[in-house]
Amino acid sequence: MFWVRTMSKGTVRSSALELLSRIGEEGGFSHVLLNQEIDKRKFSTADAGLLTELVYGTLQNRDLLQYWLHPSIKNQKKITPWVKWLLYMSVYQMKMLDRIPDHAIINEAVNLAKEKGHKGIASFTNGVLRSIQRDGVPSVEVIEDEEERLAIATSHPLWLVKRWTEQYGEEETREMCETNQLRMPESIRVQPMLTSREEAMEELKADGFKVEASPFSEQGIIIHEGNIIKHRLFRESLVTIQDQSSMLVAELMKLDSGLSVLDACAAPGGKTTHIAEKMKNEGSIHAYDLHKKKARAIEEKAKSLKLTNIKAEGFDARKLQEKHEAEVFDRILVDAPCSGFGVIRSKPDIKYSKEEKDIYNLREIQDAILDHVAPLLTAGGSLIYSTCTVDRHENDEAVHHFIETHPDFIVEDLREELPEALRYRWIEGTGVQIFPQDADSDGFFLTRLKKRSK
Ligand SMILES: C[S@@+](CC[C@H](N)C(=O)[O-])C[C@H]1O[C@@H](n2cnc3c(N)ncnc32)[C@H](O)[C@@H]1O
Repeated sequence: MFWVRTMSKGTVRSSALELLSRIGEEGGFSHVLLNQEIDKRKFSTADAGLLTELVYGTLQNRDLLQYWLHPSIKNQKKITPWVKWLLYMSVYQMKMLDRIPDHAIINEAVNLAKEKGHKGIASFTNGVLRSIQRDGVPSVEVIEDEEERLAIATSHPLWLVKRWTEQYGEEETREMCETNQLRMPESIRVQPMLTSREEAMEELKADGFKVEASPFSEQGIIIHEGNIIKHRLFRESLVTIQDQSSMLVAELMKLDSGLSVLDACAAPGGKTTHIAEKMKNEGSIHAYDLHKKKARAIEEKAKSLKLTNIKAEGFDARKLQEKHEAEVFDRILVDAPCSGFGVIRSKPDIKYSKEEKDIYNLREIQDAILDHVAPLLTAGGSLIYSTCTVDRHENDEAVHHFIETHPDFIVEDLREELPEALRYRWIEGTGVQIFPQDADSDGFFLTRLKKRSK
C-alpha cells in the first residue's frame, strides 16, 4: 500500500515539514522550493507525489486547519512555528486524506516532534492530535456570515473574498475559491525545433505518464500523471514547464520569423522562449527584466532550448526609451508584474502574502510600463498586455485607462482566434479573462492592442 512504503521513511514528512515551516513563515515560491527538494533528496515518484500532496494540501487549507485546531489551541501565534505546521500537516492528513490511518499519522507526527524537538513537544502533539481523533473538528457551517464562511472554508483572506464578490458576484467568487483548493495538472510545451508534440506524448505514454494534448497551444501537453522533472524530455530541455494559459500569449501574437520583438518583463523567460520558438529561432527578441540575475535566467533558458535569437538584459522597462529608438519593434509584450491571484491553485502561498494595497501599487507600475513602451511600437504593430491575476483593477480597468490615454491604440477582438474548446470571458472593449474554474490552467488576462497605421 502507498502509505506503508512511504511511511517507513519519515523523510518525506520531515521534508514536508521543513518546506511548510519555511514557506509558511518566510513566504516564497512553493513550486520552486518543492521541485528543488524533490531533486535534492532524489525522491521516488511516489514519495514526490506524497511530498507535493502534503505541502500543497496543508498550505492550501491553512486557515481552515487553524479554525479546526482552535478548540484545542486558542492562541496559535504562541506556538513554535514548526510545531504549528506539524499539527496543520497532521490534521490535514487526518481530515482531508483518506488513505492514511489516523494512528499512523499521529505516530509519525510524534516521532517527528521528538526528533526535531523534545519529549514535551511530542507529548503536546500527541495530546492535540488524539483529542481531534476523539472529538472531531468544528463545522464551518456555524459561521453565519456567508463571505466569512467561504473565506475560512477555502482559506482565502476575507478582504479578497469581499473584493471578488464585488467584482464578479457571489457565484463566481464561490467557484473561484473552491477551484483554487483543487490541485492542477502540470503542463509542458515542446520545443518544436527539437521534437514534436506527438513524439513527446508517445514517449511519455510509453514511460507510464498520463497525458493529453492541450487545447491552448499546438505545442502544449497536459500531464495528468507522472513527474516530468525526472524525465529525459525535461532533463534534456526538449520540453519546458509552462502553464497552459501562459501559452496563449505567443499563440495570439501573430508571430513570424522576420519580426523584431520587445519582451519588457521577461524573466524567467517562459513566454520569451515560446515567442522565439514560434519565430523559428529567427528575427530578433530583446528581453528585459528589472533584475539582472533574473535576466541571466532567461539567457540560460534560451541556451538550454537551443534558441539564439534572444538578447536578455537586466533593465527597468520604465526606462527603455533610453535603450531603443521610437517605433522599432513589430511586437511588444508587457507580461506585467501583478498580484498573481490567478495562480493560487499552483502557488497557494500567494493567498497569504499579498495585501489589498499591493494591487494599487502594482497598477501604478503596470501603467508606467505600458506608457513608456508604447512609443517603441511601430505603427500597425501589436502590443500584448497580460497578467496572471483576476483583479479588474490590474486587467480591464488598466486597459481602459491605457486606451483613454493612448488614442492611437485600439483593442483587437480576439474571439475568432481563441481555441474553440476554451472557456473564457470576453470583456467587451478590453480583452480575455480566464478564471481558474474555466480550465485546468491558471487564471489569466490578456489583450492585444494594435497601434493605428499613420
Ligand atoms: C509575470 S512576471 C514575467 C513572466 C515572464 N514573462 C515569463 O513568462 O516567464 C513579471 C516580471 O516583471 C519583472 N518586473 C517587475 N518590474 C519591472 C520593471 N519595472 N521593468 C522590467 N521588469 C519588471 C519581474 O521581475 C518579473 O520577473
